[in-house]
Amino acid sequence: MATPKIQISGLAKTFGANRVLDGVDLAVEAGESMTIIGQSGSGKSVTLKCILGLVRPDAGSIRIDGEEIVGLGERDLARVRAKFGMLFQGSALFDSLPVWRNVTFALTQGRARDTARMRAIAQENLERVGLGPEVLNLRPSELSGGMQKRVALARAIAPRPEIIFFDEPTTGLDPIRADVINDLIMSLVDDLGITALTITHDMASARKIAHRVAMLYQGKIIWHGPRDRLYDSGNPYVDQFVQGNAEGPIR
Ligand SMILES: Nc1ncnc2c1ncn2[C@@H]1O[C@H](COP(=O)(O)OP(=O)(O)OP(=O)(O)O)[C@@H](O)[C@H]1O
Repeated sequence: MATPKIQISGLAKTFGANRVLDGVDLAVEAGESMTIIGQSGSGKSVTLKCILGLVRPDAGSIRIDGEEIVGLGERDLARVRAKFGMLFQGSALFDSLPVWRNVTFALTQGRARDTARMRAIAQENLERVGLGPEVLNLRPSELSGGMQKRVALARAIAPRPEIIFFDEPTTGLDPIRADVINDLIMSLVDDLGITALTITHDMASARKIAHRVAMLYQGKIIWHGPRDRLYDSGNPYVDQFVQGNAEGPIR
């Protein structure tokens, strides 16, 4: 079998007395879109931060293309991170920069250079997310929340990452705009062959963008399966979560 793009084994992290991750095991195959669901505070963001190298796990292994990244030095980590793209919650665009410079930020490291080429790259990536050249010179604050999300998506894909991480990609959008973003995420994964790992508690989004879904509960992945099984998992914890029931094994 092919080496998974991301392989997490036995990942553990405790903050004080709070054991947030207690042996997370998860594999994401190349070209796959995986979504991690779970309650607020279940450790979705901590898992993501461990992969990005922003939080150091207490134990466990994270392999990217088979390469162990836990314990890597800064230089090697930077080399692995060059494979990553990230769409942050709230878009995190730079308001002082026009849209085209936001989109090409990772390519220029914020420095002004090769303006004509960078504008062309920005335009091409904006087109992929359904935005025209009229937004190139606008500031992010002049755009609606949904358009900002698209610009952030264009920025995330501009360096053609191998793996893209989505942190609550539909938060703050109305259901229609959220669905537009879900469609875009799917088309980017399909067209560009990018591996995607998303954390969300938006079930509509999980159902749409995930090939497979994994549920994090009490520090472990308690269930994973194809999205078609999400509402038919046979797991009482997953059932309660996806149906949003107050009654059930999750308290
Ligand atoms: N740097 C930190 N120091 C101490 N505790 C932390 C730190 N980061 C996260 N935690 C704790 O870890 C737990 C899991 O947090 P995390 O942000 O991963 O949850 P989440 O599943 O992403 O939740 P949400 O869906 O609300 O974003 C929480 O109890 C949080 O308080």
